[in-house]
Amino acid sequence: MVDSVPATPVAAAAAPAAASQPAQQGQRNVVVLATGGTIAGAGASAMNSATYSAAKVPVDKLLAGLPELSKVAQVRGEQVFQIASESFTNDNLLVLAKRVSALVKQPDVDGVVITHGTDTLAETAYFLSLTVHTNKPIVVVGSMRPGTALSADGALNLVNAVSVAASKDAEGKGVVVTMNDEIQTARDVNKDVNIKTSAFQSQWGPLGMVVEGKNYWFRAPVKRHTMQSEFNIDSITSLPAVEVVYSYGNVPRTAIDAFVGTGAKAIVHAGTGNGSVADRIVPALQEARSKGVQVIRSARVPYGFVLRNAEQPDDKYDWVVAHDLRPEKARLLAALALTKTNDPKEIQRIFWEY
Ligand SMILES: NC(=O)C[C@H](N)C(=O)O
Repeated sequence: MVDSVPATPVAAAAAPAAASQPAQQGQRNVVVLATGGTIAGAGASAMNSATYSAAKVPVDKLLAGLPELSKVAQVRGEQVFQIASESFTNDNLLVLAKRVSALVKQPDVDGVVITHGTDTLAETAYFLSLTVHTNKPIVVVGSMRPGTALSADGALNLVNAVSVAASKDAEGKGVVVTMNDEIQTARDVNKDVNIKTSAFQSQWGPLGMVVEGKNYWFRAPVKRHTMQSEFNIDSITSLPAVEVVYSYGNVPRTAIDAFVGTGAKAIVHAGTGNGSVADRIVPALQEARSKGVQVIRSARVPYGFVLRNAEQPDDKYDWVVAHDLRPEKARLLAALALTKTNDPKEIQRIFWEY
């Protein structure tokens, strides 16, 4: 099954420019693309930090409520979607990435910020880092509490995002996420904690911090992204179906067979431990592979990584390992890889490099 993109979705979804703030000389231009999430959420009372409706506040209101932004950059907003991020689809990813790609080609745009729900924020950020060709900063940001809650985190997260997007020193660093004062690389960051504002973590550490409008960098990404990527959103119109099968004690083969039956082109196995596979599941994955379905072995364990030919003979079975990518990010990379090749050796090369 293939998800396809409607012809001109962004134009239809885009809102007029947000209430803009007075330009200051020499300021950089940042476009905020709003997609919804808790950062645009509203609760019934200030006590509601976890019980609220996501995706309520339009981007112009979000920006108008933050006069501090005018000190950081010349900012305008577009409403691309107004959804909670758990409901993001492949179509949403393609529409958003195409809009980002078009914006970064404009000489009057220095950086792009995407406001996003936190649940799948890391997936979208990784997808953008794999598919948008630019050196300009792209920053994805969300919040853990709605703006109506006590100690809401969205305002500072968003000011930090715009500040990083407007920074010359953020150029060439790929897509980053600014949450909780940290600057994280899209590839490595994940939502590892719920409820708390320290939700976004990376096992390899943040790239740096943003404090009072200044960036402090400590490392740079080494995996291929943006300008070095072999994938380009401008030439991608659909994503092949790649599905994730979660493993646990007593797991049956039902989900694997069902996904093969619905036409999955690859199955990401979220295995136990070091990506181990239950003996009763191995034949189902072998059968899937014999029908041309790619098998990507990842782990449900959040940290560490999956070694090739450890736990399972990947060379013999013609399987791919997901390296340190979480299953949901492996899904995206596998889908992009499949737009180029059906050779598991090539797909494995891609998993090592991105
Ligand atoms: N904090 C959040 O943004 C969670 C929300 N469910 C979302 O992802 O849209």
